[in-house]
Amino acid sequence: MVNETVQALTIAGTDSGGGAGVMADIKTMQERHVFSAAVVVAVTAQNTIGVQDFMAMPKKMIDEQFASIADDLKIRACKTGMLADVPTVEAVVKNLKKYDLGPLTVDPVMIAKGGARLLSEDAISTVREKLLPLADILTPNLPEAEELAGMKINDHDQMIQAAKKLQSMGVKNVLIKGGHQVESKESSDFILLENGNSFWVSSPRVDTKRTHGTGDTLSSCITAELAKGSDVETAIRTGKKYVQATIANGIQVGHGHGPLNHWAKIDKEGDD
Ligand SMILES: Nc1ncnc2c1ncn2[C@@H]1O[C@H](COP(=O)(O)OP(=O)(O)O)[C@@H](O)[C@H]1O
Ligand SMILES: Cc1ncc(COP(=O)(O)O)c(N)n1
Repeated sequence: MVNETVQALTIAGTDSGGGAGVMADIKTMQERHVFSAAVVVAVTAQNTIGVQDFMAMPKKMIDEQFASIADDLKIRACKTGMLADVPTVEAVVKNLKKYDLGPLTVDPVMIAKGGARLLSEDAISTVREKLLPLADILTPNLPEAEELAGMKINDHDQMIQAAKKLQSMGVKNVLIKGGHQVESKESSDFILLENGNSFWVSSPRVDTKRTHGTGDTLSSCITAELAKGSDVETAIRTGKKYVQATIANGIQVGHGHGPLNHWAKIDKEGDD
């Protein structure tokens, strides 16, 4: 019997502009040499300027996509991205409980870089109460961490406090992304692991507005590495290196928050 190719799954919304959501996830996993499947839970009409419209998928179609994948593929790790509204979050939670899809990374996407709401306000408590307990890794950006932890985050100490609070809500590993701390010269993310260890991953802040899909790219790289069998810390360090390379080696697409260069290369995985 030949060795099965490593397979991972993204559960998210599409981006017609190609920069974020399912499109960023598939490009990232492909670059990391992991085969990617996708459960599309919402479709957006979107470009680098903003989100013009979106539609959540009928729940029956969400169930059917999960069933098709589970019937045939062997998914080693999965992630969630945009989840739109309460019924969609509930449908995803139901299917995550039904099937074994490996470790789950939850990127709790709420508001796009352009300002559009991608998760309805009333769905935040559903994510907190029903999805977070299933997560092996949670990767909020600063506004998302504030919302989920119910506290303001103005500095590094408060990032640490928020991570502890989120872990106390049942998440095993928490990664709070510092990309929104624009006044800082470094873009630093804080990680609190299940075993209580913690560390920062930092990289020089690239002075660019071409950062559409950074969060999706980081979380899907982490998911791809977990699918290959990496431990959580190595997967996160590789994810940070990869997202930095995709931002620093920019491409020119669109007129707003441009997409990343997913074919940018990193020399080495994990830590230096
Ligand atoms: N201008 C930038 N330069 C370097 N790294 C960045 C920059 N903006 C974001 N990052 C990094 O990209 C990743 C995603 O962060 P963030 O932009 O906060 O997430 P999101 O896309 O969910 O809002 C993090 O590792 C963050 O440190
Ligand atoms: C379908 C979809 N999923 C996620 C994002 C978040 O990406 P960003 O915060 O970079 O706009 C997005 N804009 N669209």
